[in-house]
Amino acid sequence: MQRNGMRRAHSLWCKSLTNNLHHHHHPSIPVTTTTMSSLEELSSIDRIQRRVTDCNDGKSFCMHSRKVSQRQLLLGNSSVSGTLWESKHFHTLPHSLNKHQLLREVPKFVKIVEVGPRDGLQNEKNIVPTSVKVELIRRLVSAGLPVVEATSFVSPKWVPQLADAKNVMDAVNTLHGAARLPVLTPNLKGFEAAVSAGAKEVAIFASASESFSLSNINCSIEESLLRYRAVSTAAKEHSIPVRAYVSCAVGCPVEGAVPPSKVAHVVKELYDMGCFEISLGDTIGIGTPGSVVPMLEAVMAAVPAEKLAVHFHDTYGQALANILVSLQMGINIVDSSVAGLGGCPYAKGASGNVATEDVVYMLNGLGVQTNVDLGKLIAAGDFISKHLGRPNGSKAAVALSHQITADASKL
Ligand SMILES: CC(C)(COP(=O)([O-])OP(=O)([O-])OC[C@H]1O[C@@H](n2cnc3c(N)ncnc32)[C@H](O)[C@@H]1OP(=O)([O-])[O-])[C@@H](O)C(=O)NCCC(=O)NCCSC(=O)C[C@@](C)(O)CC(=O)[O-]
Repeated sequence: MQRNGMRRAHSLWCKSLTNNLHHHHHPSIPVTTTTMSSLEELSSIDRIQRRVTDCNDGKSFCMHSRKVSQRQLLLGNSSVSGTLWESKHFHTLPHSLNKHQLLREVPKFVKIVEVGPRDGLQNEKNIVPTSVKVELIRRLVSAGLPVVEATSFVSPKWVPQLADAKNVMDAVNTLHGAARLPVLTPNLKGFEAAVSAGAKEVAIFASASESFSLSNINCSIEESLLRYRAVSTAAKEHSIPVRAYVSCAVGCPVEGAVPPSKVAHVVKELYDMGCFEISLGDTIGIGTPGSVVPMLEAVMAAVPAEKLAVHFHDTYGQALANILVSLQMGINIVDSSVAGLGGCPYAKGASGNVATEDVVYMLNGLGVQTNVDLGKLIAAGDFISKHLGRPNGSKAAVALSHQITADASKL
């Protein structure tokens, strides 16, 4: 069954390379051949979506929706954005897109695991005050993200930026909301510190590359698996769920290409020790769909797709393409980082994770539900970018913010 599903997904993906997308567009929606400015494109979004829906089942979207201004729409004010992205009308989008063979395999709901406060900040040279980290987490939770990785209980000598892990946990443990706030633990020492700080979920992180394992956690892959077995046994005793990462799932900064069979081996070990979810990390963002598909095929032959997440860094601008092909192959959990923050201190040249705003924007366009309020998410990304003194790394956030400013100036 699993293999058949994979083969189907793979053949669909292969077709996607050879088919011209224009053959799949709705006949009544003209394919634009002239280049639109991003602002024009943005102001066309809801027009196009309304037309897609209109064409889909003969019911006019406008008939059902309250009249909303472009500004409200883009801000994602929850009551307003709910009208477009989350209400019952929202379900017309997947239905219409279902007609398109290439998009049929995309799941209806994707769980986004926000890693900004941990993966995003761990590489920052200047220490971010604990209060800023806590405010970032608070904003991300209130944007509706179901999982926000809060911090790491690692050696402060190795990652000085996250030396305040206990203080962060003390503050976020009082946050109300449904979000889970896992933390990274590299060994029993970290696990015990995390539990006494009130963590209710932890994540362990192995590598598919020996060199990266040594540089990141100072031990071989096999040694790390021994450590992680001890962590998972202790976690079982405390009834704490354990997530796992496999870094360098596509390539390693030292060893180059990593064979898919090696990735599958490490994933299977982590699965067998009871990890409830295993995230496949393209740590240096080197993958393309051409290398991600064979890797996923090998891993999905060892572990069910529903146990897997994808974690793409965007060094070469391939992350969204890699996410899309992963969704088409049956993955429905995606890691990302608000404002595209990120980079691993032990992976030279690795840039930020794919921006959460860009992922949500793409998923909204595909009619995939995430329960994330894009407006609040953009505000969270702007908040941390401002603090770090750099532009927001999300293209969707920048484009939508420009649109909002332009709209507001006309009021
Ligand atoms: C694993 C170690 C600790 C080994 O580091 P080590 O130096 O081999 O450890 P050790 O056992 O010899 O201990 C050395 C010192 O660290 C202390 N120590 C030992 N453990 C802890 C702990 N848990 N918390 C706090 N302190 C700890 C220990 O007590 C001792 O203190 P000292 O006696 O010198 O004062 C170290 O290498 C480490 O902390 N590495 C973490 C590096 C890291 O966080 N990297 C980034 C995360 S991974 C990643 O980004 C990839 C991912 C997940 O995002 C996916 C992807 O993008 O692909």
